[in-house]
Amino acid sequence: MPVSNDAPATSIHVERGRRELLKAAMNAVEEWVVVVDAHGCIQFLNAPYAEFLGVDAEAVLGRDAREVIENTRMHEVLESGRAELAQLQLIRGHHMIAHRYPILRDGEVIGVIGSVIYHDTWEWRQVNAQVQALEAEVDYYRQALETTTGARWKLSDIIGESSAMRELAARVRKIAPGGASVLIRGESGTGKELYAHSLHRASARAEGPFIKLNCAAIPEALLEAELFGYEEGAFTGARRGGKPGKFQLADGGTLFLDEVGDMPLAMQAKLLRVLQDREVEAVGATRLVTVDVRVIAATHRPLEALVESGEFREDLFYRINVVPLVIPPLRERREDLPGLAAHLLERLARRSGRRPPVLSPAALERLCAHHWPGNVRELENVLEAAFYLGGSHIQPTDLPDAIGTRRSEISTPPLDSAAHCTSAITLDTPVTTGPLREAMAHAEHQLIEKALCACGGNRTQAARQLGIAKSSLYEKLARHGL
Ligand SMILES: Nc1ncnc2c1ncn2[C@@H]1O[C@H](COP(=O)(O)OP(=O)(O)OP(=O)(O)O)[C@@H](O)[C@H]1O
Repeated sequence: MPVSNDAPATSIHVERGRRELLKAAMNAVEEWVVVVDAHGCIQFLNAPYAEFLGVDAEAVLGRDAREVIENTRMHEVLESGRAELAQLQLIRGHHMIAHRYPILRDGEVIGVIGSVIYHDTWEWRQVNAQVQALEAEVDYYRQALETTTGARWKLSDIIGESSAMRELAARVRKIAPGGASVLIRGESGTGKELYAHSLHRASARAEGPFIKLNCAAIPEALLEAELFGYEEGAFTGARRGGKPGKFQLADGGTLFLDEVGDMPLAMQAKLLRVLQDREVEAVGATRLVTVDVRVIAATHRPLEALVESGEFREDLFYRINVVPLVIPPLRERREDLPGLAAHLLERLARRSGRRPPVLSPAALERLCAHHWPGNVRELENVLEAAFYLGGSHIQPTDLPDAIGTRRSEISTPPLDSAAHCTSAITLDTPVTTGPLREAMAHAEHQLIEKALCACGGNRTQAARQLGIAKSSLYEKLARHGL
């Protein structure tokens, strides 16, 4: 009969309409809503929440909430059966306020409904700003605490999955426990300081101080007092009571001598003596003090060439180069780029309290094509600019023009390769218009390549032909990534 046939169809229709209305209502509210079943699996996620989480609301149905929502406590509520009201929850770097209620049937918990009530609304941003200010304060004190030992970074802070970086990490683990001097080599911005910190943190001296001295940043006249300290009245202007030097401060720990290649010759002799005798004499002092210090040095300069030209003592070179650690430039481990970019963007987002932006594939491609003469520091600077210029998605247009275009297109074959001489780059290559500094760097790059090519890759001859010191050629080679 028609009546009996139509009745179920109508009720199904009505039921479906009700469900759709309910779903539309849940998607229309400002709150972000999630419902899980008795197993903690998602049965409903409203559209605004899915959008924030960057997931498909339908695709996550049936998945464990812990896999989808950071720091969720739905399982805890399932277990306790108790509601949690106005709880702070950190999701994707944002502090949210969430309620969670158990869903009961016949006194039994059959699920949980959770709602995020404050997310990016103006009011919560005010609260969030206060929380972030407090967090920054906590960070400050945490860092101050860490700097009593000085080393901020540890091995796990160094991002890089390339085989070169994995080998480096293994080497660090191996050499850190011993007390041998380590010389860290690598172009500027490759992360030498990160490795120095990590070596200290992984060593038996981790509880001891980590003291850094940048040899290039201290005027020559002050370097001795900085390194070895001074006694009261040692010179005019000397502080009353004198001042301990970096060696005394690093006693029982590690002294990191950054830019050691820039240390003046006279100081090199004094440093060598201390490293040999393990005794320091403060300026104006009459007695020697024994110190127990592990020295880690770093430089981006070509020490071998400096030794050859007499600018760096050979005996000191061997003394500090007991264990060499060479960090490859970023362009030689481009596979690290996506991970590094994501890590650096996340770090920027955390510091500014924003959500990490998404790097578009086209932008990533441009980054991967760049030559990165300034290595990770340059990448950091480029991403920082893009972070503030771009929105939630970083596009190629948010990157500086020079990234992944002109300069990076210049091929840089290995020095000894025969291809070197067949390089298509000639001085007749038109120099693109742009800042003078860039044009000059471009011309310098080409001149060096030409000279090397003409001299069959012999650097001494090439330096002579260019009329510059060999050490200066080495520096330029490093700068141009040749
Ligand atoms: N592998 C890495 N993972 C994460 N951050 C990195 C990495 N390498 C470098 N950085 C970041 O890049 C910046 C430069 O690193 P660092 O100061 O250690 O370089 P450097 O080689 O000592 O440079 P310089 O020779 O100019 O002193 C820092 O902000 C550091 O945190």
